[in-house]
This record gives sequence, structure tokens and C-alpha cells, in this order.
Amino acid sequence: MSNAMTETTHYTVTKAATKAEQEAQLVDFVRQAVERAIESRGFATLVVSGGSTPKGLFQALSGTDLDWSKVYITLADERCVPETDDLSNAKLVKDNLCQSHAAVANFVPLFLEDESEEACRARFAEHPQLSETYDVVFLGMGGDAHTASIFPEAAERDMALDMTSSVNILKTDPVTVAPLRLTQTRPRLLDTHNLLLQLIGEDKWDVFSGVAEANTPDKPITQFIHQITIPLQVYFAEKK
Ligand SMILES: O=C1O[C@H](COP(=O)(O)O)[C@@H](O)[C@H](O)[C@H]1O
Repeated sequence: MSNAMTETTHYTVTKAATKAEQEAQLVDFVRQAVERAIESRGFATLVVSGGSTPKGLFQALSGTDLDWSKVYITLADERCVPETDDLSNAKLVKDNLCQSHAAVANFVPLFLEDESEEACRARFAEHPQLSETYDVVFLGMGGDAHTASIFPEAAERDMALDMTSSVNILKTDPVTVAPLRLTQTRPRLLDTHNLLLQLIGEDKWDVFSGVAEANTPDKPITQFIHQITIPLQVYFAEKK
């Protein structure tokens, strides 16, 4: 496993033997990025993903002593379900990240029940902090190489990945799974000072390295690897 930096591929890999070691690395990374941002402009923004991977990291972050009242947290993607549903990424964030020290953080959900994508964009626009370059964006990746709810089979895939688009939030249908999703588009997610991908387990690594090598643009994570807007910082833990 080595760091790869070429004209089209722009990523680094930080490896950990265990999930706990990875979480400690990431807490340290977030702490430094957040403190730097608060010092330079008075607030910090943190965009997180959902699914099963980040739960332990969220718990570790929530116990971290930071000036959380100056931190704006939102989601890279959301499943279009009520916030009480176990599938909801917002529920995951509220139950695990916005607790303890981080209970005073400003969480802006990506989706409210029955909200259209237009209404979501309008609600987002009410938070000027979320219109600036993000400080930290965390991506996750599914076994089919989807990321940020941009799925390989989705009709909206290319629209969500289009770097010339000025749309920041899009509703997508994964086709292969339910429910519908909301995603922040690729140009919006790449507008960040730090772009991280958290991977846990050899199975995820095999998908990632296969896709990174093959460079097939129809696998959405590829388009976050093979780009030169912002280096992708991959954090990989061997053990789940
Ligand atoms: O559906 C989703 O899946 C990906 C990966 O989830 P995981 O359970 O394999 O960690 C996640 O990054 C995304 O936020 C989520 O909505």
C-alpha cells in the first residue's frame, strides 16, 4: 500500500491496525482542523457521512473537548426517511456525535420529512457558514463503490458528479436499494479544505484499491479519487 500522487490521481493512505487506532488518528485530525478554522474565521464546518462505518468515530468525537458551539455539522448524504427511522443518517449523528461535549454543536440536517430538494436547498442557504468552503468532509464508501449516496445505477449519477454543475444538493434514486437519497453533489463536496475517506476492513480496501486502479468513472468513488481539486485522504483500518 503506498501513497499515490499523479496528475489525475490524488490520494494518500493512512493505515491503522485497528478501528480504535484509526478513530484516534481521525479525532486528532478533526481536532486540529476545527481549532485552526475557529482561530482563523470564528467557526468550523464538518460534513459527515452515515452508514455503519463512522459510528465509533462519532462517539469518540463527541467526547472530545472542542469549542463545539462554533462547529456546524451537516451530512454528505441522507436517506429520505423520518429522523426517527433507524436508517436516518441524521439519527445516527444526533445519537452518537451530537452528545457529551458535542451536544452544543450546530447540526443542520440534510433532509426533513417530506421536504423537496428545492426546500432543502433553501433551508441550507439560511446557514451562510455552509455556503463557504468546508473545513472537513468525511466520505464513506459502499461495497458497490457508491459514495455520498451517489450510486452506480442511479439515473442522477452523472448529474451529481458533474463538476460544471452549480447545484449543491440533489435527490437521487439508488435503484439497487431503497429509500431515495439526498446528496451533496461532487463539486460541493470537493469544495473543502480537507477531504477524507474512512474505510474499515479488508473488503472495503479491496473495493477501493480495485476501483482506484481501474479508474472506471461509472463507479462514483472513482471520481473522488481521480480528480485534482483536493487530495483525497484515505484512512484505512484493517480490523473492523
Ligand atoms: O448508504 C450509505 O452507505 C455508505 C457506506 O455505508 P457503510 O454502512 O458501508 O459504512 C455511507 O457512506 C453513506 O453515508 C450512507 O448513506
